[in-house]
Parts: sequence; C-alpha cells; structure tokens
Amino acid sequence: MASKIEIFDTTLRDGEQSPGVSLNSYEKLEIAKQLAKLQVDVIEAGFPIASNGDFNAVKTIAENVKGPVIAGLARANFKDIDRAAEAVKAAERPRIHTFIASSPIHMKYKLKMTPEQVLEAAVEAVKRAKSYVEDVEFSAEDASRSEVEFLCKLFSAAINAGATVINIPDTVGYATPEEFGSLVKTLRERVPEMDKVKISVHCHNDLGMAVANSLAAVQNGATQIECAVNGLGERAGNAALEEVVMALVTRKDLYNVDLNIDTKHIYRTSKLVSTLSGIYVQPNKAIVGANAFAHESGIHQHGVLSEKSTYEIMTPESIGLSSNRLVLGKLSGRHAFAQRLKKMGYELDDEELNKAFERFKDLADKKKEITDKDIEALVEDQVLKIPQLIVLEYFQTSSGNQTISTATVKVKIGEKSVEEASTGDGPIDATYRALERACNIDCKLVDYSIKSVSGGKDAMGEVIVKIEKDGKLFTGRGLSTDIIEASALAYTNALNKTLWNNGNGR
Ligand SMILES: CC(=O)SCCNC(=O)CCNC(=O)[C@H](O)C(C)(C)COP(=O)(O)OP(=O)(O)OC[C@H]1O[C@@H](n2cnc3c(N)ncnc32)[C@H](O)[C@@H]1OP(=O)(O)O
Ligand SMILES: CC(C)C(=O)C(=O)O
Ligand SMILES: [Mg+2]
Repeated sequence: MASKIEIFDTTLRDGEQSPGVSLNSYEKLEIAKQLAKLQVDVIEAGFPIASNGDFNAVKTIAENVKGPVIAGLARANFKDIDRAAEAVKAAERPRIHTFIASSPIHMKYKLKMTPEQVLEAAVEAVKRAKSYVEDVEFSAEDASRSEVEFLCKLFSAAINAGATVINIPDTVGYATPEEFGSLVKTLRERVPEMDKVKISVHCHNDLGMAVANSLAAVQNGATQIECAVNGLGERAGNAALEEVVMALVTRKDLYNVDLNIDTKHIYRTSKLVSTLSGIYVQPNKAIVGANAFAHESGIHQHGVLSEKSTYEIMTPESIGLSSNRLVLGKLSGRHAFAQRLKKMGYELDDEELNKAFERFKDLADKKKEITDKDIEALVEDQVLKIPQLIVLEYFQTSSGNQTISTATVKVKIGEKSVEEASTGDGPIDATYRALERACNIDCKLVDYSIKSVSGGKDAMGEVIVKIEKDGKLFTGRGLSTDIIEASALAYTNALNKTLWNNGNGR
C-alpha cells in the first residue's frame, strides 16, 4: 500500500527569507488561502518573534485559513516560543516549530554553546511548546553537517520531551542524495522513537540538489517534505514545492506514495507567489516555467501533435494550465504551421501552404516568435497578391535630421532590371519617387498608413498605401520587420496593380 507524504509549505517563512522578498500581512493571507486550495498539509506562516508584522501575519492566517496545520517558527528559547504560541493559537490545528543548530560549526561559532547545552535547550524548548500545543516540530539546524551520534541523542531527547515531528534539515544544501538518503535511514535505524513521529526533511538548493535530496529522503522513510513555491528560500532557495509534488505524482511507479495536494492549483499558486514576491520564474523552470509545456522545434511539435506523450511526461492540465503551447519560430516545421493555420480558420491547398511556409521561415529568420497576427498578415498578403510584374530587388536609403534624404532602388520589370535614385522629404518619400522613376509610372500618393502587426521590438510593420493614377485609386500592402522595406513593398504592390489594371498583366 502507498504511504502518505505530507507537504509542509514554508513559502511564507523560509521563502520570505529570500533576499529582496518582503510580504505584508494581506499578501501573506492571500498566499495562505491559495496554499489551502492547493491542499498543502502544513503552512509555516512565519517567524512570529521576528517582528510585529510577522506576528500579525501568522495570527491572521491562523484565524482565517482553515484546512492545513498552521505553524509558527521559534528559536529554542521561551520568548520565541511564547510569541509563536500566541500567534498560532486560533488555528484549527496549530503547530509550534522550534529549532536549534546541532553541527559543531554552528554550536561553536554561532550559538557559542556546548552540545550538552544545546541538548538541554532543545528539550526545554520542546516542553515549553508542548505546554501550549499538542503538535510540536523540532528541527536540528544544519543536521547534514552534524555528528550522527549527537543527532541521535538530540532527536531521541526531543521526542521524549513531546516532539511530534522531527525535522532533518540540509540547511546549507551541502548533502548529496546518496548521503542524505542514508542519513535519514541511519537516524530511523538508530533512534527507535523515530517510529512514533513524523519524519520531516528540509533541503536547501545551494548545489541544486534540494529536490533530489528530498526525494532520496522519501525513499528512506521521510514522511514530510518541507518546500517552497517556486523554490523560494534562503540563498539559492528551498526544494521547489511544484517539483517535489510533480516528481512524486509523475513517478508514482517509483515512489509509491500518496499526497493530499490538488495539483491543478500548482500553476495559479506559482503565479500568485511570483507576483506578490516580485521574484520572476525563469522560463525554463521545471513545471511552472513559461517553457515547461511549450514546444518550438519541428520534430517535437510533430511528435506532440501526433501523441502528446512523445514529449510530455505530465499533462499541462494536471498543474492547471489549459493546454500546452506550440511556439512558431525558425526551428518549427510544416506540421505545426499547418495546424496553426487550420486552428485560425485558413484552408490552404498544398501549393499555397508551401508558399506560406516559405514566407513564414523567411520571417522567422528575422523574428524570434511568430504570432497569430503575423501569420494572418502573411497569409492575407499572399492570398490577396496579384502576379508581380514589378519586383523590388533592392533598395537603400540615407536620411538624417541634417541631410536631404536619398533613396536608390532596383526593380525588375518583366525581364528588365532598372535602377533609379531620388531625393525626397524623408526616406520613404525618396523611395517612392525613385520607384516611380524606375517604373516610369506617373501617380500620386493619396494615403499612407502604418501599424504594428504584432508586439515587441521585432514586430512586423504593415504599411497600406493608396495611390491615384488616371483618376483611379490603387491600394498596396507591404509587410516587413523593417518599416522602410514594408513601405517600399506596399508602393511596389500598388504600382503593380496599376499595370494589372491597364491590361499589361499576364
Ligand atoms: C536556518 C534558518 O532559516 S533559521 C531562521 C532564520 N530566519 C531569521 O533569522 C529571520 C527572522 N530573524 C529575526 O528577525 C532576528 O534574527 C531575530 C528577531 C530572530 C533575532 O534578532 P536579534 O535578537 O537581534 O539577534 P540576531 O539575529 O542578531 O542574532 C541571533 C541570535 O539568536 C541566537 N540563536 C540563533 N539560533 C538560535 C536558536 N535556534 N535557538 C536559540 N538561539 C538562537 C544566536 O546565537 C544569536 O544570539 P545572541 O543575540 O545572544 O548572540
Ligand atoms: C529553521 C530550519 C528548519 C531551517 O530553515 C533550515 O535549517 O534551513
Ligand atoms: Mg531553511
């Protein structure tokens, strides 16, 4: 039978220790409510002795958030514990989490205490906490760099003093998965009392192994994992909640454990924490990064279009996303392009599709991501196009606020190439005059408009011109990431239409 793993969320306590993060009571309450929807087992709401603000945040959460256990952190002293007890007392299920460091480095240099004094402080702290609440968690800070013999003594004493949860932190993210798993195993074997309590782990990510260490601990008998949304936490952060959870869910075949978590709330929770903490999630972040369910390369897109599981080991829906994302860029293939066109309602025959795909690839070489609006513009440009009697081969402009604008253009008219130059009021006016000369067409520009087809600094510009010739109006349209090129193409397109209209075409 699968055993149960509890998820202890410390976003509001250790997560808030991330440099640059400071959440007010209202923001903490919002996050706590979302964590309750996510169905975490424990919310460590803060460190009540730290400030009146933190005390109030923990108290407000204890009063208002139902479902999870609400924990408050306290050092191993009465002042901290009394304050934590006051803060969590209104909770449905309050917990006091008290800790003291157990490694030789921390005891000697930071606490300036002997192991005996640490052991005594731990026992007194647990007893004090127990006088307020039934549920008491004890942590041996820097456990992974502590002497195992001493850890065994400390944990045994804490359990006998009333601790209901024993936490084994890898405070500085020093352990490797093999070591950490084996530490959990050894402690379980050597401290018989550990069988009576929950065994928790709290891993930091200094070497990028927080999640791996937490999972190794599960394989060696840990029953609670402490983690934070988006991997927030002191220095490089804590084990990322979303990664721990989705690893246990996706690889249930391996871990065979059950969780209370409603994974469909993962994405929303990550977004909320990112917005309120001001810490952005990197795009390639596992599970919740913008690219976690996105595919840009043609071979992968073809794979997921045929069968999602070819390149997706979990579904986007399982974390609360509506779907995966096929991003169109220069590495994309015909399958994904055709699928997008179909979704957008275009029905192109094979030849049209080939042409549109060619133009799409040309554009993708200039522009990182091709949006639906770009595609719409490409297809409409192609569908509305008349045969090109005049083809713009080349243009060059020079302009500035102190010089006269000049343009040189080269066009192919039928089999003949013609090059012309002109000055003008600006680079576009100069280009238009040069084009008129090269094509030997006498016409008048009556309207010019430009708009951006998509967003970003590499957006395509769409230029629409109207020219008048012999009393008739001709519209031309040009598209390019370069607005002068878009302008030149629009004018060439309109000039083409004047010839077409005169019966010179085909
Ligand atoms: C591994 C962790 O994440 S531990 C949690 C870390 N989080 C935080 O520190 C955030 C909140 N902290 C704070 O607001 C402040 O540090 C406070 C309010 C807790 C303490 O502030 P101050 O009294 O000014 O002390 P300061 O932070 O400078 O030093 C810490 C003191 O606590 C002692 N201490 C540290 N850990 C413990 C512990 N677990 N049990 C008992 N004493 C401890 C230190 O030895 C030091 O004692 P000293 O003042 O007698 O030298
Ligand atoms: C307070 C303890 C559990 C902690 O955050 C750590 O050791 O990293
Ligand atoms: Mg920590």
